[in-house]
Amino acid sequence: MNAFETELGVQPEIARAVDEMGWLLPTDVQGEAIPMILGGGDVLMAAETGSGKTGAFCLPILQIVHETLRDIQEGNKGPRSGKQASASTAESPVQLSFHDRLHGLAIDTDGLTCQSRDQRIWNGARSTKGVKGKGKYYYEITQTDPNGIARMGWSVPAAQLDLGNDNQGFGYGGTGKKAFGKQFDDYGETFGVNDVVGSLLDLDQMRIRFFKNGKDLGHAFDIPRPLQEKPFFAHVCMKSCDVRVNFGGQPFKSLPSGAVSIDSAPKECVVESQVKGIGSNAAAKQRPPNAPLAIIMEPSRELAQQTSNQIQSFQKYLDNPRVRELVIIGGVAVGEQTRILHQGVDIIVATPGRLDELISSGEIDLTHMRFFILDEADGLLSQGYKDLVMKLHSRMPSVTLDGKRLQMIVCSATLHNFEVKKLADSIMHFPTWVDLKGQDAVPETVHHVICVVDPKKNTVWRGLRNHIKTDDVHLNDQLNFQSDSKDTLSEAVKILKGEFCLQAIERFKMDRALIFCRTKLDCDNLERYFIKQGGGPKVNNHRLSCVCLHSDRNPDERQRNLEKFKANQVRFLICTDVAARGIDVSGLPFVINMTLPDEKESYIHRIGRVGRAERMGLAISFVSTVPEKVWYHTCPNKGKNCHNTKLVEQHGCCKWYTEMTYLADIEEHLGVTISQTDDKMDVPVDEFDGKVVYGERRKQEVSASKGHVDSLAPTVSELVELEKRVQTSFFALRNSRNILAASS
Ligand SMILES: Nc1ncnc2c1ncn2[C@@H]1O[C@H](COP(=O)(O)OP(=O)(O)OP(=O)(O)O)[C@@H](O)[C@H]1O
Repeated sequence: MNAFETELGVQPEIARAVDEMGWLLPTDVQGEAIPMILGGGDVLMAAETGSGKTGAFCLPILQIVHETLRDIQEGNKGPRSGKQASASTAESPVQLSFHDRLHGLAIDTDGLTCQSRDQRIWNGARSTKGVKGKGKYYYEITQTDPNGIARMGWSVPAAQLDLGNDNQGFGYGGTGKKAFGKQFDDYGETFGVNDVVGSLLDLDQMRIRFFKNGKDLGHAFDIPRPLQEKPFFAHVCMKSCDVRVNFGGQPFKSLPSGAVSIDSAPKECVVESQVKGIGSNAAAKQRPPNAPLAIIMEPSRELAQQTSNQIQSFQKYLDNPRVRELVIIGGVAVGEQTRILHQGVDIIVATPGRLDELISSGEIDLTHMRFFILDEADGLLSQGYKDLVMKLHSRMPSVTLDGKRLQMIVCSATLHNFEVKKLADSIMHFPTWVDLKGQDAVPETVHHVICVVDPKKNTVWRGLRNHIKTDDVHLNDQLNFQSDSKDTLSEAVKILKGEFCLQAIERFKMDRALIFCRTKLDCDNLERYFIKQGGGPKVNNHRLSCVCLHSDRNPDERQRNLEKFKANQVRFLICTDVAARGIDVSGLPFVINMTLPDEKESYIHRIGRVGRAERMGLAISFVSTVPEKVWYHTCPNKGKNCHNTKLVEQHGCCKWYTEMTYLADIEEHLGVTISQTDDKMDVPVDEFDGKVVYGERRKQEVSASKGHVDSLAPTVSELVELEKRVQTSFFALRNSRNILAASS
C-alpha cells in the first residue's frame, strides 16, 4: 500500500496510479493539503515551485467527484450527508425537501437555508411535510441576500416548483405581487433583505394571507374547491437569492392567533412528502450534462492542458463511473468544446477568457459546482481576472445540491500577495493556509545567479559584425558605436546578451534549457540567431536546436513546440512569461533569463522551472548595468506593425528598463542577495559546487518529511533537555534523601 492511501486517505485506485507514476511519498504540501480538501475545507496553498501543488488539489478533487458520481450511479441520489439522508419520520422537524426542488436550488444540511445563484430562472422547493384537512398553519422566511428576489407561499404536490406559475400554488413575492395561475396582482408591499415574511394557511376558512415583519398584509387568496381536499406544502422559490426558513423551530416574528407552526401540526393533519430522490418529481431535473462539479482555472493554455493530463494519469484505474474532464481554452474552435460539454462533463480545466464566454452564453451550467480552484491565483489576478472570478463565484451555489459546501482552493508559489488575501477574505469560507515557508521562497534545489552585463567593461559589441538582430528600438537613433551614449549602450546590451546566451550554453554545456525573453519579438530574434548558427526548429540534433513559445504563435504550434521540447527533440525552448508559471518539464537542468522580468513574482516562477521534484537546476539571469530602451506597447493593436520608438510619456511605445532596480526588488522580496558573476560566468562556489549535476537528483536524498523534522527539531531538543533535567533532579533528590536517611 502506498503512503497516499495509508496516510492521506486517497482511494486505492487513485493511489495505485500515483504509485505507478513513481510518487512513493507525498510531498510536504500534499501531506498537508490533501486531508484538508478531503475533509471539506477551503484551502490557500502557498508552496514553492515544483513542490507538487497540482497533485495536492487534483487528487482530492478527483476522489470526491468520483465518489459523488458513484453514489448517483448506485442510486443514492439524495444527499450523502445531512439530516435528510435518512427518510423523515413523523417526529422529525419539517425542512425544505432535498428531493422536491428544482436542480438550481441548493439547500443546506439543516434543510432550512436555501440559495439559488441563477438570475434568470425561478428555483424553488417544497417542505418535507404538508398539512391537510383542518387547522391554521403558519411559517416564516427571512431573505438574507440583498440582491435577489424571493417568493413564498403554499402549493399542492402536483404544482410546479416555480411557485405561482400554475393554478396549484399560491405565492407572494418581493416585488409586492401575489401570484397564482401565472397571474401577478399587486398585493401588500415589496420586501427584501432582512425582511421576515410569514404566511398563514387557514384550512378552516380555505384562505391564505401573508405578513411582513409582523404586519398583516390582508387576505390574499381563497383556495378553489378542487384543491381543498389536497395536502398543502410550504413552498419557497427565488432568483439569485438566499433565504432562511422557520417552520417553528425558532420563535416567530408574529404567530397569528389560533395558528400553529407546521412543526406543531396535529399528527392526523400531517402529510409526508412522497418525493424521494431527485428526479422522481416531474418538475425536478437531474444534473444537466453541461453542469460540472469542479472548475480549475489556469492562467495559460499549456498549463490547463498539463493539469488535465495529470488528472487523466490519476484516474487510470478509476472506472465505473469514469470522471469526464474537459479542457476549455481559447484559440481553438468552440464548437467541439460545446459538443463535448453537452455530452456530459464533471471536471473542467479552463483558461479564463473562453470559460467566461461559455458561462455567459449559458453553455456551462454552474448549479452543481462543488469545487472552484484558482491555480496560479496571483497570476490570474494580475492579469485582471479578479472581476471574472468574483462574478463566477457569485453564480455558484455556496451550498451544493447534495448539501455540501462549495469548496474553494487557491494556490501559487507566490501567494503572499495583498490582492490574493483580499480575494480570500471576500469569497473563501474560513480558509486554511497551507503555507510551509510563510513567505515566497525559492526551493533549495534551484541554484540561481545573476550574470552582470556591462557594456562599458565588455566592449566586444563595438566591433562585432555578426550578432543577434535587435528589436529596432534604436532604428531611428544615429548610433555611433564608438561612443558611450545612453542609446548606444542600450543597443550594446541587446547585442551583448545574444553573445552571453551562446557563451552560457557553451560554458555550462547546456543540452536543455528554457530561455525567457521579455517580448515576443525578442524570442523571434533569438530563434533567428540560433538558426543563423545552424540551429533552430528544423535541426533536431544541432547544439542550438530550438522552438519558440509565445502568444503570437498559433495554439497548435504552441502545443507542438512544447511537446517537442518536453520530448527532448529540441534542446531549447525560447519563450515569454507565458511559460513562466506551472510548466513542468521533467528533469530540466537550466533556465536562462535574457532579461529580468519586471514583476518579482515572475522571477520566482521562471527560475522554478528547474529544481523540480527534488532535481537540481541552475537559473542564470543576464542583468544589464545600464538602462536599456525597450518596447512597451500601449497602442491599440498591441505592437502589431508599430514603429513608434518614442517614449510612453511622449505618446510612444518604448520605455527605459533598469534591470538593476528590478534586481533590487527581487532581492528585497526574497530577503536574499543573489550571487553574481560576470562574462566569465564562473558560478560562485557554494554548498552545491561540485556536489550536483544539474537536472539530476541531489546525491544526498532528503526525505519528503524533512520540512516537518526541521520544524520540530528545536522543540524535540528542548524536550530532551527538559527530560534530562527532570531525570537529573530526580536522581539528585533520591541521592539527598539517601544521604539524609543514612545520616539520621
Ligand atoms: N509526491 C510526489 N513524488 C514525486 N514526484 C512528484 C510528487 N508530487 C509531484 N511530483 C512531481 O513534481 C513535479 C512538480 O509538480 P507540480 O507541477 O505539481 O509542482 P507545482 O508545485 O505545481 O509547481 P509550480 O508552482 O511551478 O506550478 C512534477 O513533475 C510532478 O510529477
